[in-house]
Amino acid sequence: MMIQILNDDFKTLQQQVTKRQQQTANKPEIEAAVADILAAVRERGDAAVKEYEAKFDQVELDDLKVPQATIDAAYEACEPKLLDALKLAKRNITSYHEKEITHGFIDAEQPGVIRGQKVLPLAAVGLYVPGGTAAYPSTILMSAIPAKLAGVDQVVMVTPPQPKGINPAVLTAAKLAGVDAIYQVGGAQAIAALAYGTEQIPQVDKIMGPGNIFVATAKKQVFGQVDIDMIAGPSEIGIIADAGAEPDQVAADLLSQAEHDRLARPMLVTDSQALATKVAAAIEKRLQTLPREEIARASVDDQGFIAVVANLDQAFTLMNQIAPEHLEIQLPEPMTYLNQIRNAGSVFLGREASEPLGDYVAGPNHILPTAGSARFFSPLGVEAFVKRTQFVQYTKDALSNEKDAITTLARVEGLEGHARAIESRFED
Ligand SMILES: NC(=O)c1ccc[n+]([C@@H]2O[C@H](COP(=O)([O-])OP(=O)(O)OC[C@H]3O[C@@H](n4cnc5c(N)ncnc54)[C@H](O)[C@@H]3O)[C@@H](O)[C@H]2O)c1
Ligand SMILES: N[C@H](CO)Cc1c[nH]c[nH+]1
Ligand SMILES: [Zn+2]
Repeated sequence: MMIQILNDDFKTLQQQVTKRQQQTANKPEIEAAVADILAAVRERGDAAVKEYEAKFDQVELDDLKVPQATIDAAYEACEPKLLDALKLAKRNITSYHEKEITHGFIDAEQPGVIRGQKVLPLAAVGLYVPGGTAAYPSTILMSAIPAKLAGVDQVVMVTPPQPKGINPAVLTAAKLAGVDAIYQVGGAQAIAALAYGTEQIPQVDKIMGPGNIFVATAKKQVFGQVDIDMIAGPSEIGIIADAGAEPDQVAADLLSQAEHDRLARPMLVTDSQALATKVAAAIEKRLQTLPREEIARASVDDQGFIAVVANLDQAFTLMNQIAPEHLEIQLPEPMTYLNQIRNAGSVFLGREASEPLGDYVAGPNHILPTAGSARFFSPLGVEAFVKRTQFVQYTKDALSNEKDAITTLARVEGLEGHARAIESRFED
């Protein structure tokens, strides 16, 4: 099989895209399996967590927490080249996310009235770091750095156990980013443990981070018990390119995300039939030498597509409908198209901005909304780790000025007690 090339009229293309989106978003069998896992962990705590780890990750666990000595040893043994790369990524992620810090305000514009807002860090957050088919040290930096910049007290991390112990690069990144505790638990059982708390794993206020379909579905289901950052499931890349784009580079970028997961979605929208044909051939050629060919091929064949449209306006309309996690604009003068993009997690402008640049070192976050949720979710950032509280203080004169408005509104709502509470301040 090759990547599907869709050549239909624009309306049909739009319908096809909507249908694919719905198939990605609704998977009743996964919803049911995840609900069972959540219920078991809620009822039986660590015993259930350990059973699922034996079943899904083939690891028998006793202690779930990774000892500090193991983390320190991994850091000490880390190759200088890797440590330098992690430090470079940390610097760029920090300098980008520092700009997101907000401080609240106090407003004393009206006589006798003080109004304000405080920005407060969350007390405890849980970071999910994927680890099923690949290790993700970069993802730790992407979630722990904004957490620390926000001032979160307790930053705990969960990641699937490995038969030979957690990957040392993951432990090194966690130490570099200042993670407070690491638990070797993955999948829906990890999300359940963070949401409900178990004997060994603390309950948190909010769960952040990406993962596969089981993780993303579990986060959706525990929302309400705890907060979540977003739905950050299997990776996606959308590319808008014209006849001038380099087909081999377009293919390489599509495969960079296809190799994450069999359910990853590589998507090209172009106004050039010639480019579409060349990219499809280049994908086939590149797949043959890709170490993760099996995963990437499943993603390309089952989830991927190239849509050929009549013009670039249609290309942007279709991409805004898809709302991809990553969007590459491989067009001349790419910055001039920024205003046409409404729905995308992260935008990569121009030929040199290949998506993996953003995965590792550019600085903007790589934890991003998927499955069309970029319509309403934003990239992970400092604001996800804080909450706001507001306050007011009035003098009696200032309250007197507003008294009639308050009592009028209260009585219109039939809430006499509200009106009388205000009036009680003015009774002798
Ligand atoms: N959107 C983003 O911001 C972003 C960023 C990085 C990675 N990702 C995505 O993260 C994902 C990483 O996936 P992964 O699988 O490598 O790691 P993962 O840690 O997300 O998932 C592995 C876990 O899935 C569970 N699992 C596997 N098969 C199961 C089954 N049949 N039933 C129940 N549970 C099962 C296991 O518990 C296992 O520990 C990919 O989809 C990748 O695209 C997304
Ligand atoms: N592309 C992923 C987000 O979808 C992030 C990542 C981490 N490592 C490599 N890639
Ligand atoms: Zn990636």
